[in-house]
Amino acid sequence: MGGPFDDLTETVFADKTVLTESYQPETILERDEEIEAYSHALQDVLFGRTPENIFVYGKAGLGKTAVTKYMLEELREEVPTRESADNLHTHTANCNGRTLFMVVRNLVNRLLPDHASPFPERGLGTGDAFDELYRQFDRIGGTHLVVFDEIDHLEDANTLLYELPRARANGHITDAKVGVIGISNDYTFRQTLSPKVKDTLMETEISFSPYDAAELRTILDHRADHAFVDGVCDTSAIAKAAALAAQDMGNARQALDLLRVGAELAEQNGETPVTDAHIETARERVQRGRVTNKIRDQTEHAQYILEAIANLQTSGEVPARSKEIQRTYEQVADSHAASPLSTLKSIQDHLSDLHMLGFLRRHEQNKGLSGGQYYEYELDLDPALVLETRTEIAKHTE
Ligand SMILES: Nc1ncnc2c1ncn2[C@@H]1O[C@H](COP(=O)(O)OP(=O)(O)OP(=O)(O)O)[C@@H](O)[C@H]1O
Repeated sequence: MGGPFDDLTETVFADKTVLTESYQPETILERDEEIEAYSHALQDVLFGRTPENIFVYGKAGLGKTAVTKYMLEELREEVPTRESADNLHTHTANCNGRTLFMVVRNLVNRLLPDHASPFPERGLGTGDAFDELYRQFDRIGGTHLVVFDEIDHLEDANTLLYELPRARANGHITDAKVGVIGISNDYTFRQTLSPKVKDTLMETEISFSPYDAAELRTILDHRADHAFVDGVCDTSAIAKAAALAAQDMGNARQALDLLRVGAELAEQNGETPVTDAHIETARERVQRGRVTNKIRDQTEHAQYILEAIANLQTSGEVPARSKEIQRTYEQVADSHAASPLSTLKSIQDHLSDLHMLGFLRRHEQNKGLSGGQYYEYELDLDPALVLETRTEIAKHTE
């Protein structure tokens, strides 16, 4: 009798990591203008001057993080060759799901000397964390570039972006020089910043636009060369992945996902080469994955509301009014041992956000003078997918 792996004799991948999210490309393709703008903005570092503050924006998967990492790496290599440059220290903080205190505290902990005890989680405030951060910058000296990724998720971005770039001018730092790089995929974030902050942060803005099919094709071709065993992937399959992603949002992550998942399907089915048909099938899987991630990005209570509507939908009780959704939501929150939001208004606010984000379909009901006007909601996606995702998340968090 054969073993379970007997049929799997061939692989299409020479190096699969090249197609995964964690892989940092050595070469950045099709972003020459952005790289040039970045180089200009960073050149002060090479002359020992205070770096400009940089704000990078553009939608998901357009290379903001990859280009930023690449630029910092290049800069770190260049600095030791320049006499005029101070020592360079780079730090990256992800702001998603964190408070300002957590972000600053985290930075402090990474800067503290090995033997020092970590900055306390409780008892001290954000101001204290900033003071400690400044002390550490000065203790270490040199130039510090701090990248704040997904900065639009930070509620107190104004405070951070007001404090840090001015720390030297305000006498909080004397020896070190600090530059801030903010990354955001929300264009409207800029409007939420106070005018005072805009003045400092907007020294350089670099905007990333969606890739077209030809650009995605260049990126994929290059990766495919390293990722696949020779000849196992049709060139038309690569073009297909590029074209599908370009039609959608011009997102390089999506293009890479389509190619990787398409190749996985071909491998699982023992069907080489990877063809257009594999990429087409991959599209469904990748889309499913995207929806799952979008659900994960929602706040805890927004997720309970989605779960509640999915339950109502499964038992045929949609479209539902906000009051009915609230009742089911309370049961859902209860089942996760969470205390539910108490007002109907807060549920309605969540519902309108979820509608705006494309999770819900909304129907306006007008019952004239007697019944009044109200909205009814149902999911605009498969309820089973919501429930599966929720079960998966709950497994890891409860
Ligand atoms: N120009 C490029 N050349 C090579 N690889 C690229 C390029 N642009 C993007 N990629 C790859 O595409 C994926 C997504 O890019 P990246 O994470 O930099 O996007 P992002 O704009 O930071 O998106 P998000 O806002 O979602 O974090 C990564 O795997 C990255 O390596």
